[in-house]
Amino acid sequence: NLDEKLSSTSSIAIEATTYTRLPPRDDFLASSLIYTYREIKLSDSSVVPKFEEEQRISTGLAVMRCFDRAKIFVKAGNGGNGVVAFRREKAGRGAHGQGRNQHGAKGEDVVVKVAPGTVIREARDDGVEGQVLLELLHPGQRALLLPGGRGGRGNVAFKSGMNKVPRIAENGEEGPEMWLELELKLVADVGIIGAPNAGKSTLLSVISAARPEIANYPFTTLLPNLGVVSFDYDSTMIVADLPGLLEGAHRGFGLGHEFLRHTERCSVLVHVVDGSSPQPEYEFDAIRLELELFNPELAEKPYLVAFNKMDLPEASERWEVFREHLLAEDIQPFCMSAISNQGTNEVVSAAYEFVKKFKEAVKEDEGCATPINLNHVAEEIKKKRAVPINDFEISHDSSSKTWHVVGDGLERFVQMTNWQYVDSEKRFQHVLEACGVNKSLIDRGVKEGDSVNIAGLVRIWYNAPGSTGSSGAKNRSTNSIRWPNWK
Ligand SMILES: Nc1nc2c(ncn2[C@@H]2O[C@H](COP(=O)(O)OP(=O)(O)OP(=O)(O)O)[C@@H](O)[C@H]2O)c(=O)[nH]1
Ligand SMILES: [Mg+2]
Repeated sequence: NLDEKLSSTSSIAIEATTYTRLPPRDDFLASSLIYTYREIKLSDSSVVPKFEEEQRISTGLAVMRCFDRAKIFVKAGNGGNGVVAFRREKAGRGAHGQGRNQHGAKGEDVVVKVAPGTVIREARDDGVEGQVLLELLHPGQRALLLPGGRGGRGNVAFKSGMNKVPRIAENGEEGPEMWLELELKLVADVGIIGAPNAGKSTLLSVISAARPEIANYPFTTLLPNLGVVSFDYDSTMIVADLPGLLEGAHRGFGLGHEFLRHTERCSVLVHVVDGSSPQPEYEFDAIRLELELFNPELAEKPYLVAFNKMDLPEASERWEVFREHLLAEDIQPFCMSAISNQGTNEVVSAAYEFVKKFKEAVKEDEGCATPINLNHVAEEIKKKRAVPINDFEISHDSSSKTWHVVGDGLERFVQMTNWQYVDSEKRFQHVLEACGVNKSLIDRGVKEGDSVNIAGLVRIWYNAPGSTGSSGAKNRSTNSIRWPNWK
């Protein structure tokens, strides 16, 4: 076919992958998930990762590097350019698409793989956190983000009764591009929180097969550890043991933000209190306050309190006072000795009851809620592309005597106009006339010699010969050929 219609090139999609490198129902380390961003496929130049947010957590003993945030640049392919081609001429091929697909045929989607639990935001230059575009929570979820540009039409598309051999073809549409910020938030049912050294990792180690590092100093846990607690074969819950929390954590003190960020996704919190600390009830209150200051939603999550280290005499002596203090706040605390695995079953079962309730509530919600649309970003872009060309706005800047004509449809038209073909200028003039730009300018009082900026393209306004310039309507009725010219 002579009509060299080149269809769009590569689109960008984002997909949550399964935890393939990890045993499916066994315990695994969160750090294996955290490293996922290292594996962003770099095979395509349309995705440029920038690990700007690399954190270095210094323990004094070692420096750990982990990536659970990454900034990437994504660009969808441009549409291929259309060409002028004639029967029996050898120049029959379309110009090459500019994307990775040489002949402008539909390109394969570029898929950026991320770990489930990833939040995708638009990256901003001003340091302000961008708007959340997507949250991919479940393996296999896939979102089309940036649709590739449409191919430019070839000359055959412009044939008319008046002009059977048009010398015109369009540029391919430019593919959209943007900077994205990816952030991995853990997805666990239960988060174990509490002050440093309270016994959080010890609790995880006795209720699951996870073997987190346990030691008698604060901040032993730097990255969240995950463990799976199994009751029956199909009733399990994922428990995350999180780094210790200090007063001031909401301002980033200690490992504050790291800690708190990960708790946002847990449906239930288990608050472990070090019973051997001098005043356990104050420690408890201080940490509750931190949660609230960081994010009031965290403080509203269902939680239970486990007073730990009951095997130590100083702890068991303080238990009654602690219990009274909490009962006064209407909280029924548990007591346990994580190290000797006593009282831990009660804590775990109570947590599981909360998790079950939460899951049932979610199921009910999902039943009536409309399914989440993951392709809304791409749809928004497509909607913008469909804006008709006569949907524009005109403003006048009197200091520079410039008229600004803006509209998504016009912008796209200007971008896709290929000025190397002789008939392109004629069509440009014709379209401005047909979509009402000329008339609107005349109505608004455009004068000969004024600059007109049409979607980024600047031209000078000339009145049609014989017209006064201001009474455009009169001019139109006399002779439509002698229409205002652009130079
Ligand atoms: N006596 C006693 N010691 C405990 C108990 N639970 C934990 N410990 C000890 O308390 C210390 C801290 O325990 P971890 O489990 O590492 O505490 P953590 O809350 O995870 O600490 P960070 O990761 O540093 O925040 C270790 O020396 C544990 O052996 C308990 O029930 N009784
Ligand atoms: Mg720990």
